[in-house]
Amino acid sequence: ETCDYVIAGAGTCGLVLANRLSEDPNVKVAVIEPGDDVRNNPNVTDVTAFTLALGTEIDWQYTTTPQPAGGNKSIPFHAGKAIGGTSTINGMTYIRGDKAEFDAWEYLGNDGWNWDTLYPYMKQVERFSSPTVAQQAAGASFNPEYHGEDGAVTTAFPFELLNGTFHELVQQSWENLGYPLNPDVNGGETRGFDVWPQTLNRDAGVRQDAARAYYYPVEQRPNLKIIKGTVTKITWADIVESGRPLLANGVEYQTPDRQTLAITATREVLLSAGAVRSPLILERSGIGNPAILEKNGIETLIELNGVGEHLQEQPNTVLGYSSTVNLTGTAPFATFATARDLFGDEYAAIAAATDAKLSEWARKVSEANSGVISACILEKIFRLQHDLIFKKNVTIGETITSVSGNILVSAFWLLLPFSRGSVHLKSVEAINDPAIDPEYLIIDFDLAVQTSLGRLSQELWFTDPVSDLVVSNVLPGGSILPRNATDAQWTAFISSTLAPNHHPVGSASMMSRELGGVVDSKLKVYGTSNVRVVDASVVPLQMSGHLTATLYAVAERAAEFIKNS
Ligand SMILES: Cc1cc2nc3c(=O)[nH]c(=O)nc-3n(C[C@H](O)[C@H](O)[C@H](O)COP(=O)(O)OP(=O)(O)OC[C@H]3O[C@@H](n4cnc5c(N)ncnc54)[C@H](O)[C@@H]3O)c2cc1C
Repeated sequence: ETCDYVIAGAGTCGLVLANRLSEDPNVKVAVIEPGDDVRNNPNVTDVTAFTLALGTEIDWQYTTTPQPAGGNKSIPFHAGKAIGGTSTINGMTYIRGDKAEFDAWEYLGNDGWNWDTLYPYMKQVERFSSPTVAQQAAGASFNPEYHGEDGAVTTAFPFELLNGTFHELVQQSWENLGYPLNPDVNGGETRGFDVWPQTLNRDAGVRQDAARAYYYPVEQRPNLKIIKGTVTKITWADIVESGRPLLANGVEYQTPDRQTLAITATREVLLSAGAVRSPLILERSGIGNPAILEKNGIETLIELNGVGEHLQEQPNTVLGYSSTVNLTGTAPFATFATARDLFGDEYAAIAAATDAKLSEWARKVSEANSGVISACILEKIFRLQHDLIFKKNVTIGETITSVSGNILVSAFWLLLPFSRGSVHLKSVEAINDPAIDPEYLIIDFDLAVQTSLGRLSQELWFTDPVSDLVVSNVLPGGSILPRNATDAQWTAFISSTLAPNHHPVGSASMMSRELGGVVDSKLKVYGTSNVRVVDASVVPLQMSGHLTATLYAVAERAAEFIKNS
């Protein structure tokens, strides 16, 4: 078979590309995806069903390598296996992040990537439904300037938004703790308490995943085709005229009955298999760290040590409290905190002390990842990250305040970890089983942020007026975390409950090659003339947002680059 573009993965980003590139009827687009059509799966469509798809056949059900910060246990790690990818199983939270975090992309060698260039795409992808009067009474608020109305991704507050007084109690308690209402979290400043919109079609009452937004409306196009299969590697046209970039001519893929087939792409090969899978396809195709490739018997065609490195994931911790009330409905309430919020009077001292530790942290992270990315490079990136935290005051922690029946819940995570891990191929055969090593919390500052967020999340339930609803602390295993818990008690709790936040980024970073980048600012893989990565792998730094709001914008922009090249 022959097409113009072949896309590996019909996920969140892959389907944006598929839609945009097939707008030209003369261009033939093929997408290879191992997952099924899930448009009638109630675990996907039902807007109240978040978590029900986890552990089912539409979840890859990966596990991490043993994590020292989690008692050396391997931890379940979810990702979507479906037409629509992880957008079919995610929490549907639509939050973009802090402006300065996007501006930092430009400092990493990505000309033209900053908040001002990406924000128009964020609005372009969106079709926002303003909250009804009843929803506004239940806490939904917005600034119309921050939202798009004509895009493919419908966003809204759900009709299931919890009404009654819970919202006011929570908002007032956060206010009493010093976190004012942020009336709309999507304008590039996340700090404060907010009620967030979701990627859903409110009036139809269904999840708006990538397939509903970008594929089903155009699935009849004769020039667009989804093929069921798993991409194993890129195939190359000419190997290798020295000094010339490699030209891909298609991919090899495995069918469900394990036949190996090939498809030819006359223009480009586009990898959109997600942050834990696109690096594996690159490695299997001879692009990566020669030490890893050799170990797997793969000839190195392009030495690119950053493939699979720079992986940044956030640890997620949950606290529960039994309540005097029993509530139904969704409570999408988030509070974002800066370092100044979390460290109060100690802020300046902590800024100075952490600045002095950056080179030590860089050494530690480099060593933990076998020295593949040097300490010197990591220190440069850490300085940028430190400036974001302590000079630009971006938010560094998110805590979600929610309720499920008579259990009050706080789920919290540090947003910008200094800890970094990797994802690599375990063996040539193991294309579906990545070695995911997030190296959670290997930097003590990350643990300090997670602990201080935990204390903040806990303090909410002791703060008037919401404290009236609380009966007692209910932790997994029946243990109690006292209000004045020591650092050691918090560490033990965070370790025993360590879970992913499922926002992996950076494993094929868009950065200069010197910093360990894998793709350039047009998302083209260094050393190739026609292979791009377009998915969460390319996001070079973690952010104070949830990823899809950014990824849809990145993919729309990538589609323009591809069309114009
Ligand atoms: C449990 C959970 C909750 C989340 N909650 C939120 C949230 O509330 N809000 C938010 O914004 N983000 C959330 N996220 C994160 C967000 O959904 C993902 O970051 C995003 O969807 C990733 O998009 P992607 O295009 O990089 O990859 P994906 O959407 O994962 O797409 C990758 C696709 O490639 C396919 N694939 C894999 N390997 C191959 C191969 N070798 N060949 C061909 N195809 C392949 C996969 O099956 C998949 O369809 C959540 C994630 C999880 C797991």
